[in-house]
Amino acid sequence: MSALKDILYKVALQSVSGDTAVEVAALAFDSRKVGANTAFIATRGTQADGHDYIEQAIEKGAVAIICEQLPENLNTSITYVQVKDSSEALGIMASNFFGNPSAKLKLVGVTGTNGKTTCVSLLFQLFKQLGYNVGLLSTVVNKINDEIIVATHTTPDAIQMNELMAKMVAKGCSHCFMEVSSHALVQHRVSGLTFQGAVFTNLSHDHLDYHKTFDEYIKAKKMLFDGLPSSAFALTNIDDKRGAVMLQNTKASKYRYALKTMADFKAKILSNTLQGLELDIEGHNVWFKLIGDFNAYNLMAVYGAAILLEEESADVLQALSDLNPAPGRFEQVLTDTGITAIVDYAHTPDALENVLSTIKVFRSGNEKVITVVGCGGNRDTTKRPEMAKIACELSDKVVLTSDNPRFEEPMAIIEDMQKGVSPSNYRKTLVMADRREAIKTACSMAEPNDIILVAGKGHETYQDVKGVKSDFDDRKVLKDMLNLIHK
Ligand SMILES: CC(=O)N[C@H]1[C@@H](OP(=O)(O)OP(=O)(O)OC[C@H]2O[C@@H](n3ccc(=O)[nH]c3=O)[C@H](O)[C@@H]2O)O[C@H](CO)[C@@H](O)[C@@H]1O[C@H](C)C(=O)N[C@@H](C)C(=O)N[C@H](CCC(=O)O)C(=O)O
Ligand SMILES: Nc1ncnc2c1ncn2[C@@H]1O[C@H](COP(=O)(O)OP(=O)(O)OP(=O)(O)O)[C@@H](O)[C@H]1O
Ligand SMILES: N[C@H](CCC[C@H](N)C(=O)O)C(=O)O
Ligand SMILES: [Mg+2]
Repeated sequence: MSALKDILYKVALQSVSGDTAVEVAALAFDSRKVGANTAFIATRGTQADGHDYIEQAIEKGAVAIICEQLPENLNTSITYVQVKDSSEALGIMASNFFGNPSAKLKLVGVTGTNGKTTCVSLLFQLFKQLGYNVGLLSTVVNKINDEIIVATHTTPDAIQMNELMAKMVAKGCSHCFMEVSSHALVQHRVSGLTFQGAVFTNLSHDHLDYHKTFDEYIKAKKMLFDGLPSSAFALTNIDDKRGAVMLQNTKASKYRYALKTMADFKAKILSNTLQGLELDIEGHNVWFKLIGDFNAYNLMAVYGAAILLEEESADVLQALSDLNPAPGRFEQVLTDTGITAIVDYAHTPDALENVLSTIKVFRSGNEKVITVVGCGGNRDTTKRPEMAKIACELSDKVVLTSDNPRFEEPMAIIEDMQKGVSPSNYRKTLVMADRREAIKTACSMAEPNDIILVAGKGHETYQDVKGVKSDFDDRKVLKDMLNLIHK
């Protein structure tokens, strides 16, 4: 139990009605999760307005209400606190309630369109290898050392996140590496956290359904850097067009990594094969298990962050060279069919282009590249034609299919994708809305030495149709189909 006034420390208050010494046992922003002695924070969302659930929260045991607009009739046994922005208040309150765990950790946040999961997963593995107790918050999984906690979001909500960080502190973690999504920044899920550093990977087309314009999307990412304290570091990819923007208004110490430009951390690609990458980093030749040019950027982001966290360069390079990519990121499905089969989480135009360009580099003769790809429902619609266009331009055959249709009609999504297919590329494409059938078709078209890329779902183990998630793992389906057809 904590007194409400302590939990409100640093929250900008507009008005208070009732006793702020009231003891609070839990925080909730969802009225359905309110229990006895809870402080309910009413936030405005995309589907609903928490202010409409204040009565329900009181019926379920709320003793305090934090809101932007006070209800007309106040209940005299309840404390009401009016704030300007309740999502921001929620972030700060969650930190206070759990004892500001982020300040007791070396917390590094990674943001950008692509590469977040790859970077945090490498940082987590690296620091464990260097002997630390470490926490991880990522799209694929949350972890406290070896303990696995299922991830539902790329960045959890403020309450769940601070609770997890408090557990990390209790389990002796010194570091935590987390992905910070643009949704989390705009929704203030990370307000109240104390970051030791922030890393920017890159910025390209995604989530315009939510942020509306590219400028708003850039601003969202920049919020992470604008909020850093002067004791933190801000590390950016200066080869990216938006890399410099991230550093414009930060109080933190500024650092840059690059492959092409002058930078604090600079690498050169010596070789790039299906076996891995060889880089020259500050005069050292180092071999890594990750595949594709774009991973050289991820490796430099990780290397730079580790050095800024005061690790020794030689130790970092040696440990990094042993590490594996995150699951479902350029993951090869091994069979003895002679066909190269790759599953990758490329779900943006930029990621798809990078992965297919990487695959092109590995082609030695006239082997075919067959791509299976779909676009998620209830997500950015503008990326659909672009992804289909890129798939066609960089592959010999393309099977357009479904990827988590959610509440949209699968064929309507595919029709959006087809708008990006030029008439000269029509003959390359096939439409197969059922993803299993699409993968099966790709496998039957493939001959030994050909390359199949199944893009978009990576590590995911489900297909989400109308809110129901049924088992589906690209890696498993691809392996089964290859073995079935080419036995
Ligand atoms: C669009 C979006 O981001 N929505 C997130 C947001 O929900 P919301 O505020 O819009 O919720 P809402 O349904 O409109 O409800 C408004 C408020 O009323 C409350 N309410 C509602 C109903 C009720 O009966 N009682 C009640 O109190 C809700 O608890 C909420 O506080 O805040 C919730 C709590 O943090 C999130 O779970 C939810 O994620 C949804 C499920 C989601 O799909 N989010 C995705 C898009 C997302 O966040 N993705 C990013 C990664 C993106 C990337 O790849 O970069 C992520 O970080 O995972
Ligand atoms: N640095 C990079 N630049 C461009 N593309 C990349 C980069 N790193 C990874 N990718 C591509 O993007 C895909 C997603 O990578 P990753 O999961 O690391 O990104 P993410 O930022 O965590 O994505 P999400 O927003 O879904 O959480 C990979 O499967 C790969 O195709
Ligand atoms: N974090 C991204 C993941 C997209 C993955 C893709 N498989 C899809 O479901 O659209 C999102 O929520 O938009
Ligand atoms: Mg991720």
